[in-house]
Amino acid sequence: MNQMTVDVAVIGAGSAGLTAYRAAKAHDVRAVLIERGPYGTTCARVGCMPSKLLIAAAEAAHGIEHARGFGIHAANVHVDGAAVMARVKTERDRFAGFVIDYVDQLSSEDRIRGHAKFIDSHRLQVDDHTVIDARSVVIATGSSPSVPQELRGLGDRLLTSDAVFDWDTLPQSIAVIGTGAIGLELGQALHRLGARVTLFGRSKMLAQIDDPGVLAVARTCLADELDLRLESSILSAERDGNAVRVHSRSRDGTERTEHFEFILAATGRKPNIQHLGLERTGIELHENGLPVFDPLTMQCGESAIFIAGDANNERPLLHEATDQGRIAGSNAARYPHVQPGLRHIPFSIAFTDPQIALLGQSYKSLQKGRFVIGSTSFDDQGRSRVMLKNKGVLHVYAETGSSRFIGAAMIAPHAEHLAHLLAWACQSRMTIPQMLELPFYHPVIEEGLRSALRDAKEKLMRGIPEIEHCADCTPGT
Ligand SMILES: Cc1cc2nc3c(=O)[nH]c(=O)nc-3n(C[C@H](O)[C@H](O)[C@H](O)COP(=O)(O)OP(=O)(O)OC[C@H]3O[C@@H](n4cnc5c(N)ncnc54)[C@H](O)[C@@H]3O)c2cc1C
Ligand SMILES: NC(=O)c1ccc[n+]([C@@H]2O[C@H](COP(=O)([O-])OP(=O)(O)OC[C@H]3O[C@@H](n4cnc5c(N)ncnc54)[C@H](O)[C@@H]3O)[C@@H](O)[C@H]2O)c1
Repeated sequence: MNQMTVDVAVIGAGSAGLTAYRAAKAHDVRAVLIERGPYGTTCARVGCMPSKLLIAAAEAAHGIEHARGFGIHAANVHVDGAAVMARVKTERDRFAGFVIDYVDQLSSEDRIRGHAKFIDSHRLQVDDHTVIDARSVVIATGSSPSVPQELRGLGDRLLTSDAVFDWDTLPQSIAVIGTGAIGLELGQALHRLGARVTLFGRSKMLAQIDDPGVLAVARTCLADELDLRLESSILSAERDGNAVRVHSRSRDGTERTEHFEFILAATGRKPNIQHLGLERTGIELHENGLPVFDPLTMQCGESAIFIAGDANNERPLLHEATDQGRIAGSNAARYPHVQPGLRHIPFSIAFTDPQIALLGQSYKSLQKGRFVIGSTSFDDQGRSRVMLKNKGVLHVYAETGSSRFIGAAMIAPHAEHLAHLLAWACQSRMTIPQMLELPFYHPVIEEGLRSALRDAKEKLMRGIPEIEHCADCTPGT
């Protein structure tokens, strides 16, 4: 058994782990990076990037269909599934390749291959070849798809997002189970690329939208295009030759039996904390096994163990993994002199069409009687209508008394851009009147945002706080 003594050991060479390793090294300490799987990160290999590549192809196909609305007709539209997947894989490999090149340049002494587990709070064993004595440890082990028991046993007919981006061509038909960001993004993309797609959701939930007004509009927008079956249950899923026979029950009690080529389980992800030996570290664990940690320092209790990225399940998103990795790596190097790091406001985007974005305080966390909701519908919003993208709604939340802008939820055309403007304003603690003093060009989608801000300002001036959400949407300019 090899023996090593280091200052910082980072478990996991994903986005959080790589950032933690770099942050620790910036403090001039001896740090090592332990990885059991392929290098390249979840984001680049099987997450953010390949999913957006597939969506980009779907947008191109949809653009041709969409052109009919302008009187433009393209004949013989043909989706070449093999060519679509070839581009997805080539570009995916290019993105992952940048990470692999970076890792390859690290000193070989800093790169340890194998599964790491705790022997005690300062010692790790990697496979059966190395024991590392570390002054501090960063857990950056990421997460994995979680597949419900009832779907297992379908062999190669059952997929998770990990498998999709290795396809050589596109499927004919697929049942997508789960209507979170993964189910919606991949389901809509595959539908637009010509597959027969049915999306099953066991609840009313879509991409974690907790604002009932926005959720209602999102359901309408997406159900207009997709076979979206919310509040339905899968009664059984069985293999039938090279297909899967799915027996489901809809909200109204109707039962159906259908065949699909594949089932995609988009039923959430679970942190990779099993088989880590956390019980031997003495750190406090929640009932679900996750360590109790401080979200400003990423420190687990008073220990020399830090946890960052999807592994802690706080906000499983890429920018959070790097923010948290930076804080955890710096604090691991500085330990015991830990400091709070910069955390950004909560911010997420689902790359559906229209896109869904949530930022700042969530609807559920708003204090009853202490907020107003400024609302705008995109149904008649000028520029959105020009582009035939006039669907969606935006809710901006403002605090009564201070008039501060505290959060937003939307399903809207080009929401990724609106959401960035709003995230910056929210983190800068701007008030609604201050935001309305800023410039708005004409004709742009942002004029819809101005309508929502004006609506919020008027409600703030009237001094009538919302108790529940505002169902009536003010048409934008
Ligand atoms: C399909 C999909 C689309 C997504 N799209 C987006 C998006 O558009 N925007 C966004 O912000 N986020 C998106 N995400 C989420 C984002 O990819 C993750 O939040 C992010 O990649 C998490 O990074 P991480 O470093 O925590 O984990 P990872 O990158 O998974 O790194 C963890 C590493 O730890 C290793 N490991 C685990 N256990 C051990 C052990 N015991 N010993 C050694 N090594 C170990 C693993 O092999 C892995 O390499 C998406 C995710 C998916 C699945
Ligand atoms: N654009 C983005 O930023 C982006 C894109 C994809 C993924 N992600 C990240 O990946 C994480 C995981 O995504 P996800 O969509 O898998 O998870 P999720 O938790 O958001 O959604 C999972 C869905 O599956 C449903 N579900 C769970 N178990 C089920 C069962 N047994 N039967 C039927 N339905 C079931 C849940 O009700 C939920 O609607 C997200 O939380 C997000 O952080 C982000």
